[in-house]
Amino acid sequence: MSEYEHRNFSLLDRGGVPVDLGSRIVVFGASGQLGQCLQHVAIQRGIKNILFLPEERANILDKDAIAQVLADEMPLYVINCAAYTAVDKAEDEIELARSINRDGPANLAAVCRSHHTTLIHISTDFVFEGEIPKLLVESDPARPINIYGITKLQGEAAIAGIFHKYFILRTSWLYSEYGNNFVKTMLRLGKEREEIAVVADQVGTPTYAIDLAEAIFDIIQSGSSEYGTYHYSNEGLTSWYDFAKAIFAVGGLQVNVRPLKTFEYFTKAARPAFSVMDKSKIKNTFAMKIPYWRDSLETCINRLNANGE
Ligand SMILES: NC(=O)C1=CN([C@@H]2O[C@H](COP(=O)(O)OP(=O)(O)OC[C@H]3O[C@@H](n4cnc5c(N)ncnc54)[C@H](OP(=O)(O)O)[C@@H]3O)[C@@H](O)[C@H]2O)C=CC1
Ligand SMILES: Cc1cn([C@H]2C[C@H](O)[C@@H](COP(=O)(O)OP(=O)(O)O[C@H]3O[C@@H](C)C(=O)[C@@H](O)[C@H]3O)O2)c(=O)[nH]c1=O
Repeated sequence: MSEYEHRNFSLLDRGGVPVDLGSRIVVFGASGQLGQCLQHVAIQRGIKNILFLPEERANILDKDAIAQVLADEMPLYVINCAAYTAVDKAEDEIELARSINRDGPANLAAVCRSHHTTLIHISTDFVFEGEIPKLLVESDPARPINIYGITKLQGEAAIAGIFHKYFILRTSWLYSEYGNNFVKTMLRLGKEREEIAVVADQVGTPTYAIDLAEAIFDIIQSGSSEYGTYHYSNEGLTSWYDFAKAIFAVGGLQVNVRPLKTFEYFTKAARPAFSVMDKSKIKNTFAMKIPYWRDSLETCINRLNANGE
């Protein structure tokens, strides 16, 4: 049994009580940030009947390979964590971003449909244009302003065009102890520099990827068939500038953070000015409680410190 495989054990809920999901779960893109968070939470919850597949073991662009995995495992749920997430680089690697973010999810949906498997797929606040400072609901028009957002929206549409047994979770500004993310970048830069300049006119909601992983397992454990698209981020809102200040405050670093306008910080890809999502639908459907962003930031940085990072 490889390090990615945990199966044929009973399932335990967060309180350690056995739960009979009667299901197998297969995770694609398992070595990315969210994939690693799902592994962490699965271990904490005692969920064993789950198979984590990194890209080298299952490329979502290889439909035959995915079909073989589903034929072998017959999972009730597939979780797709695989994506092209380099927002600026996507402007130059359009074909690659499109294939991973559109064709990959389409492949998964087609194979899931054949096996009556439910697909849980992750999308982004960057499907929105973000021109108007108003909470975004799932039915709001999506008009992405960069290649990453366009290809992610194409992935959503591809899934919805293939079958209905999907949960698409749009999330935003993910960070965690795992992978590369804004929190880890700021903590690294904060140890090297006395001053950091950060854009203050882009507003959104940071999301601790561990909280998202918990929400994904909550949806699975609910056994719900309320399929569709949902918004999930932490509670509250902030700018990248205020987020950076909070990271340094919680991390105990003395750094002068200088606010910038977007035009003063050149990036290849445009980013939405306001992409705060309304989470009423997911909270009401799954009776879900969502942590406030700053509380989760403290949890993450405490864990990073405890790991000596
Ligand atoms: N990070 C963020 O801030 C946000 C992310 N999201 C969405 O959340 C999801 C998870 O993101 P996150 O975990 O942060 O992203 P990561 O970039 O950390 O992980 C993505 C993973 O997908 C893998 N991958 C890429 N191409 C393929 C492929 N063809 N087949 C299989 N695996 C592949 C990557 O492998 P490798 O690294 O080897 O290429 C990587 O391990 C994504 O759908 C993303 O769009 C939404 C909002 C915010
Ligand atoms: C590192 C850095 C970034 N910034 C700005 C650039 C940008 O506007 C903002 C965030 O930059 P990053 O490149 O870290 O994050 P970015 O890749 O834009 O993050 C996005 O990733 C994709 C995958 C998503 O789906 C989104 O929800 C969102 O999380 O902060 C600064 O102003 N100063 C800095 O020193």
